[in-house]
Amino acid sequence: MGTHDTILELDRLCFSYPGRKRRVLDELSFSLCQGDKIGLIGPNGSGKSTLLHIIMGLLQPMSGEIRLFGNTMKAEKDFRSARQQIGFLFQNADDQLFSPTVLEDVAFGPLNLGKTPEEAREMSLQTLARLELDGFEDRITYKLSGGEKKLVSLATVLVMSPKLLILDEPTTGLDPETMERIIRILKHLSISFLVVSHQYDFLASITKDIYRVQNGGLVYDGDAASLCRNAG
Ligand SMILES: Nc1ncnc2c1ncn2[C@@H]1O[C@H](COP(=O)(O)OP(=O)(O)OP(=O)(O)O)[C@@H](O)[C@H]1O
Repeated sequence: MGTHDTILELDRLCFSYPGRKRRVLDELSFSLCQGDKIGLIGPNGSGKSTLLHIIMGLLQPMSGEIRLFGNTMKAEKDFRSARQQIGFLFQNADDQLFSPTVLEDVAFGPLNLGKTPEEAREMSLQTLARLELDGFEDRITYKLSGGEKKLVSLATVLVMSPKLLILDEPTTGLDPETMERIIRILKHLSISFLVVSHQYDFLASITKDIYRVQNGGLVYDGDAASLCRNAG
C-alpha cells in the first residue's frame, strides 16, 4: 500500500475502558486515503466516540498502531503535530466556540499560528464567505442559533485548511435548512473527511463509503450511492 497518500491508518487497535472487561475496539483496522470521504454509523455505545478520541490521541489503545500522514503515533508529541493538520468538529458547538464575536472565534486559529491580525481577519472573512456567512463577523457568538453556531464552528476548523476533517454527529439538533447547507458544503469540500452520524440518509447524501461500527470493528456497509439507486 502506498503510504504517501494514506492519511490515516489504524492497525489492529484494541481498547477497553479501565476496569471494564468488554473490548470497545477489538482488532480494528481501517485506512483513509487522500480524497476519501467516509461515513461511520453505529448504534449508541458501539464505540464511535471512543474511536474518534483514539484517532485524536486523547485515549490510548491497549494495542495496535495509529499512523497519521504517514507517521506512526508513538507519543503525545506525535499526536500534537498531527492534530495541527486535523480539523475536529465537536458534536456540541458550544465546546468549539468561546470568543465574544464570530470573527474572534474564526481568527483564533490563524492568530495562534502566527498570522498577523490583518491576515487572520482576511482568512476568516474568506472562510465565512465560503460558508455563506458573509456579514456574520461582528455577530455575538452566544446569540447565534444552533444551526448558525454549527456553521461558525465549521468555519473555525476550515480556516486552518486541515488535511483531514473529523466530524462528530454534525447534524444533531439541526433544522432542515441548516442540514441542507451542511450537506451542500460537505459535498463540495475537497478535504478528506471522516464523519460519524446516526443518520444513514445524511451519510448517504454526502459520501458513498459508509462503515458500520460493529463488534469492535468496522464493517463496510456497501456503496451508499448504489444502495440509494437500488432503493429508488
Ligand atoms: N469513560 C468511560 N468509562 C467506561 N466506559 C465507557 C466510557 N466511555 C464510554 N464507555 C463505554 O464504552 C462503550 C462505547 O462508548 P462510545 O461513547 O464510544 O459509543 P458511541 O458509539 O460513541 O455512542 P453514542 O452514539 O451514544 O455517542 C459504551 O458501552 C460506553 O458505555
